[in-house]
Formats: sequence, structure tokens, C-alpha cells
Amino acid sequence: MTTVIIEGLGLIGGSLALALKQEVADTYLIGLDQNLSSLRFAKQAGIIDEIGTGLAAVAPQADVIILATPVEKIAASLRLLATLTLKPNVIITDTGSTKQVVMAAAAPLLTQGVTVIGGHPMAGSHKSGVHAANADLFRSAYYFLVPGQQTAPLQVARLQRLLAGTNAKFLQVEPTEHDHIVGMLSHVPHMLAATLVNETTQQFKDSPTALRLAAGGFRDMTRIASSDPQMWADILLTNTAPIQQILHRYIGDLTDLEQAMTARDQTALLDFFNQAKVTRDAINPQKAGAIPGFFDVFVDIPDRTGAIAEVTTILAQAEIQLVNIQVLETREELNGILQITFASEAAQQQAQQLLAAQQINILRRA
Ligand SMILES: NC(=O)C1=CN([C@@H]2O[C@H](COP(=O)(O)OP(=O)(O)OC[C@H]3O[C@@H](n4cnc5c(N)ncnc54)[C@H](O)[C@@H]3O)[C@@H](O)[C@H]2O)C=CC1
Ligand SMILES: O=C(O)C(=O)Cc1ccc(O)cc1
Repeated sequence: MTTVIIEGLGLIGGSLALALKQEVADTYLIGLDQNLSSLRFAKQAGIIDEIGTGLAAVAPQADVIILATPVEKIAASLRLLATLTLKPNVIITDTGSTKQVVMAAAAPLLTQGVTVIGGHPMAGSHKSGVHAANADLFRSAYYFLVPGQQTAPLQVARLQRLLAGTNAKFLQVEPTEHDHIVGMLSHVPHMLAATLVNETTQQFKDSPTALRLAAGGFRDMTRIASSDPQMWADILLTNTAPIQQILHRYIGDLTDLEQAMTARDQTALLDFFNQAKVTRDAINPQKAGAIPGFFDVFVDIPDRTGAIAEVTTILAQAEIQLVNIQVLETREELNGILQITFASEAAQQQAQQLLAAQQINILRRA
């Protein structure tokens, strides 16, 4: 029997719990969370076996401790764990989006010889809470592991075996490198998305037309602004220096762009957008990105009853599983676009062939 404690039964903690149970049959899972209704739901749904009374009370019986709360709380729990008597072979890991602060808080435990391996699954969503948990959330996603300096490779391998049910791709990095990479690819983009939304709030109030138009590309660019505010406040407060560095470069780039425009400098403007286009076009959308490679098919949907059902029925009859389905309201008065996401390239291609054979119009999109 492996006793696993998960503190923070939200989207990530809940999804890990489900993935762990799937892989290791004799896992006994104890859940901790400040939100009692999440704990009750998790217990009722069989995501956890027991509701814990508190970290200090249950930690001594754990073989594995997973901290999946916002980052500041992860750091506080690591400091608390250093004051307790734990099982000699315990593995402590976390899921926090920043790693320097987490590993600094782990230092007293590491000094005691306790195994602490920082973790960060690069998959998730703008949704939060245990209700959004999904055993398959981490499939094919990169999963950063950040061992302590003295941590034996054997222990890292042990953690990877425990987490095998995530079907993630593990990648070892140093805390500083980690925080710079995610600052660039996740944290600053998130700040920009939230700023875009805040900047347009008043416009939406004043103009219903603006709000209607926002249903298209703007909505896609700003999806992540719906994420949990506490989680993002903690991320910025624990990755401040790397984010500041990156942000200053952005501000410089935008200032240059504005100056080129004001100076009517066609060449500079063309250079700027050309450079962006060449780089963006070279990214394979199904391989790159923080989020696992999703395989989309875009279908033209005529504006008549039953049009979407026709498409989904064809896929259901062929038993092709969908990861997600949504209507993109990008073109008012015209046909809608149905975006169907599959978990694999094989499913995507099979769906494409089946739909094309039924005269359904498949759109090409980069
Ligand atoms: N949402 C995402 O896409 C990803 C998030 N992460 C990281 O994983 C961690 C968890 O994120 P999510 O699951 O998305 O958040 P969430 O908001 O879905 O879940 C967090 C859970 O922690 C609990 N919690 C918060 N403060 C607490 C406290 N002081 N004591 C006890 N429980 C507390 C909340 O009640 C909630 O159930 C965060 O550190 C986040 O940075 C990592 C990868 C992806
Ligand atoms: O939903 C998205 O696009 C995300 O970017 C999710 C996400 C949020 C925070 C992380 O540390 C890692 C992934």
C-alpha cells in the first residue's frame, strides 16, 4: 500500500489523484484542502480515499506528498514539513508554476536528507477546481522535474514511476532555467492576456458592437485570463525577477514599434512583422506549446438546425473520441466554424477522411 497525500485538490491536484489511482492500484489517497466542499466532492467521487485533518497530522504516515496549492502555500507547507518527523523514504513533490521559491523553501528538508523533487506539469487549463479534474489532463504534456542538488537519480526514477499514469513526458531542469522558460512562454503571455481584457473592459460597457466582435480572435487570445486570480498573483510574486527582465524587453519592442509607426518607417514595420511571421510559421502547432499537442479539425457549419449533430454523429458512429468541441463565432451572419479537437493525429486524420467522404466542408487553418 502506498499512502499518498495531496494538498490542494483543485484542477491539478485532482487530475494527479485520478492519474495516480489509474496507475498504482494499491494507492491510498488522503486529500487536504481549505475548501471543504472540494474535499467532500473528491471523496464522494472516489478521487480520494480519505479527507485529511491537516498536513502536520497526516504527513508522518505518507510515502508520497504532493503539494498542489498556489505557490506561496506550497512554500509554507514545505517549511512546515521540515519541522515534522516523516517516513525515511518519503518523496515530496509539488506542481507549482515557479520553482526557485519552491526549491528555496525545500532547502531545510533537503539538508535533512529528505527527498524533495519539484514538479511542474506543463498542462492545464483556464478552468480551476476539482470539478474540472481529468485523469488525461497531462497526456503527452511536458512535465518539469526539479530535483534537489543531492537527490539521487534513483529517487527521480521512483517519482517518475509513481507519476507514470499521467502519460506525461518528463524533463529535468534547474530552477533558474525553469523560471526563465515559463516566465517567457507562460507568465508574461498571461499578463498580456489579462491586460488586454482589462484594457477593453470599458469599451465593452460602452459598445455592444465591440463585445460582439470580441467573440472571435480576441476571445482566443484572452482565454487564459479566466484562470484563478490567486494562482496568478502567487506566480508573479514568486517569479518577479525573470518576469521583469522579459517584460522590459517587451516594453522596449513595443516602444520601437510605436516609433517606427510614428516615423512612417515602412522598412522597420515590415522587418518587425516579417520576423514574427517567419518565426511563427516555423513552429509546428501540433508539437510546440505549453499545452499538449492537440489535433484540431475545423469544419464549416451551415446555420441550420442539426448541422452540428450531423458531424458529431458521424464521429460517434466511428467511435472516434473527441477531446473538445466548440463553435468559433468569428464570422457573423455567415456559417459558423466548428473546432473539433482530437487526442491523436491518427484520430484527427480518420475524422478528416470520414467527414470529407460525407461532403462536410473541412477548413484549412494554420
Ligand atoms: N491551472 C493550471 O493550468 C496549472 C497550474 N499549476 C500550478 O498548480 C497549482 C494548483 O493549480 P490549480 O490546480 O490550477 O489551482 P486550483 O485553483 O484549481 O486548485 C488549488 C486548490 O488549492 C486549494 N488551496 C488554495 N489555498 C490553499 C491553502 N492555503 N490551504 C489549503 N488549500 C488551499 C484551493 O481550495 C484549491 O482546491 C498552482 O501552484 C499552479 O500554479 C501548474 C500547472 C498548470
Ligand atoms: O491553459 C493554458 O493555456 C495554460 O497555459 C495552462 C497553464 C497554466 C499555468 C502553468 O504553470 C502551466 C500551464
